[in-house]
Amino acid sequence: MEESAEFMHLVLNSIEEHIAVIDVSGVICFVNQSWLNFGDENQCLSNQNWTEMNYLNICDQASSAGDDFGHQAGAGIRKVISGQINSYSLEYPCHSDEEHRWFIMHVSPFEFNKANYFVITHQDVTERKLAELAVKELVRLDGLTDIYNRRAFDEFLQQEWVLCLTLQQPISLAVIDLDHFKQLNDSYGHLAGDDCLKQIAQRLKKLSDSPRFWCARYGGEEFALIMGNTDVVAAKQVCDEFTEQIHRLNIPNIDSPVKPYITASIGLAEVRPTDQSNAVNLLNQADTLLYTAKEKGRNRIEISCQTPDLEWNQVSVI
Ligand SMILES: Nc1nc2c(ncn2[C@@H]2O[C@H](COP(=O)(O)OP(=O)(O)OP(=O)(O)O)[C@@H](O)[C@H]2O)c(=O)[nH]1
Repeated sequence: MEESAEFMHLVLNSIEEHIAVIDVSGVICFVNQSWLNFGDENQCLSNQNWTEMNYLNICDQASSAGDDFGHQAGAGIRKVISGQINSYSLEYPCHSDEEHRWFIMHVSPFEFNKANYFVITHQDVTERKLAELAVKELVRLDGLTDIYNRRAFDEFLQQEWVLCLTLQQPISLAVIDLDHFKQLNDSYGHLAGDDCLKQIAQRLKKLSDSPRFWCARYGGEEFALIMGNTDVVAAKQVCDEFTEQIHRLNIPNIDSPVKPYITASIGLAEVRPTDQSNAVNLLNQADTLLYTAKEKGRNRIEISCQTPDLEWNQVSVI
């Protein structure tokens, strides 16, 4: 029996997963070597006598410090202890200063000498998570231009809207459409058209080098730029700079009635989000303005801001 206990200890200590066993009140009765090593390596509660600590208290402390995963872990473990559920799993981030890491915590019960115990394992799933994130990122990218696609754009617009609503900041949206792009395709071929789209996308991407800016290819020859915490004055400057850069690219479009090189029309709208307004309305407005810019002769920018009573005010010159 002693031999088999030692054998089981060796087995548990050779396992990579961090393992702890708790009793019904959350007191830790056992931890394996990986658990101890992780604590030491991460200076988290190192040199602690783990087998006297209460795991539920640790979760509760993390929860009171604002850690939502601490809250979820504590609630999940309690459900297993009370028999409401048979087992519980939680994936959570645990980033160090050097790297991003993710773990899965799993809790399951067992009985020993008529007492209930619970095994808590923490498994490093960073590799799988990074692969998952890479695939997710691929799905969000436009295959031709390598900037975000429309699907990602929709997500970012929603996110940025909520953030601006919460922080009471303005949000601006520019919808950009190349002028007479069909002519360019017809004059120089589809590959030249592709190359033009790529060059323009890269300029837009460079210009959106801010954590609150999101650019995307919105459709064929249409791009969009979300500018969080940016009012219409600042947004107009960004759009002017972009227009200037497009002109400087000097991509020939000899048969365009506007200029002998590629140009763009832009619809730019700004809102200070409230519970009464919404992101779709902002998008529709930017689209309408783009249409007006096209009608008024192209190679221009049309701008408007939403007033507190949800009217749109046309802004002619800034
Ligand atoms: N090369 C290339 N062309 C594309 C791509 N996606 C859409 N297009 C072309 O973009 C052109 C868009 O034409 P229209 O919608 O008539 O617009 P336009 O010629 O730019 O005219 P306006 O927008 O009215 O100024 C079409 O000829 C499409 O075939 C693409 O990925 N690559």
